[in-house]
Amino acid sequence: MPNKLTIALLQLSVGREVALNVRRAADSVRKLKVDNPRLQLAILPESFNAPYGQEYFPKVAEEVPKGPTCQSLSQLASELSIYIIGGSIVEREGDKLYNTCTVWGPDGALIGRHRKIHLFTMSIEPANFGGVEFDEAAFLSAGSEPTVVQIGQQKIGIGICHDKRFEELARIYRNMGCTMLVYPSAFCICQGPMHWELLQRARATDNQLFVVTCSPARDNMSGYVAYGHSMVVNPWAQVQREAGEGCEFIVEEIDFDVVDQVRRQIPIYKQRRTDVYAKARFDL
Ligand SMILES: O=C(O)CCC(=O)C(=O)O
Repeated sequence: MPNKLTIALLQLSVGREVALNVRRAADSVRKLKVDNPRLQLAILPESFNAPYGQEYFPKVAEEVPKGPTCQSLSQLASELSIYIIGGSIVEREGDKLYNTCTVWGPDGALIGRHRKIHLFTMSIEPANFGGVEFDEAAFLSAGSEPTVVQIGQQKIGIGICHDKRFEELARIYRNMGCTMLVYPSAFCICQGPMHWELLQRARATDNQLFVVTCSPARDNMSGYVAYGHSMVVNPWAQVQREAGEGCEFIVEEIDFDVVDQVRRQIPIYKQRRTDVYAKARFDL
């Protein structure tokens, strides 16, 4: 049985109108499916339905799965009979807000909901690479569950943006049997050039799996300028595909046999000395 999955990354431009952003995303996925009938999984960026910024969070928040963005994604997945990793939206539950990725099956059912576990709170001074100041934790609550979805024969681990900096989460996903990690993300132009590719290749090297990120397109006029460069990194830790900065779509066939090849030829997972690590309790 072929061990492959055809995926699309949609590096979308995001404007201020939620309904328009969602409609554009849906129309783009439809067109990609017509042009690529083998498409099985569409992946959207972090904050794909509204600009990323604290001033937007309470205004655009919606319930999962009842809200309008969720309903459109569910309908789209069943119409095209594909899986959708729905980037992220701001989820409202009671008086709490979360940065949440919803995952939809080909029958339109919600098969996963990942609430960003590691909130993006950072203050880089302007003298360093232009600087960035953000405090997601002041506005959003953090999730506390890893999220694994079954897509075809594969187990896929979900993270959102800043989650990608944390090797511990990626290792949990490897331990749970994942062969691919997907991080809808929106690094900005300060840390993007420094760490975007580096982190993605690091997670792929350590855990010997595919690592996929999907960013919004860069918009130099917006308050938070996303880096772009949506990317597929393979288990050899090579960049297999990379978008530029603007609105751009990538369709790529993922061959999961490569996961087994790398794990067989570089058997680090078997060589781990968990006895030594347990004694040192290194991760506490
Ligand atoms: O970790 C970073 O440098 C950026 C994180 C980020 O932009 C986010 O989590 O939205």
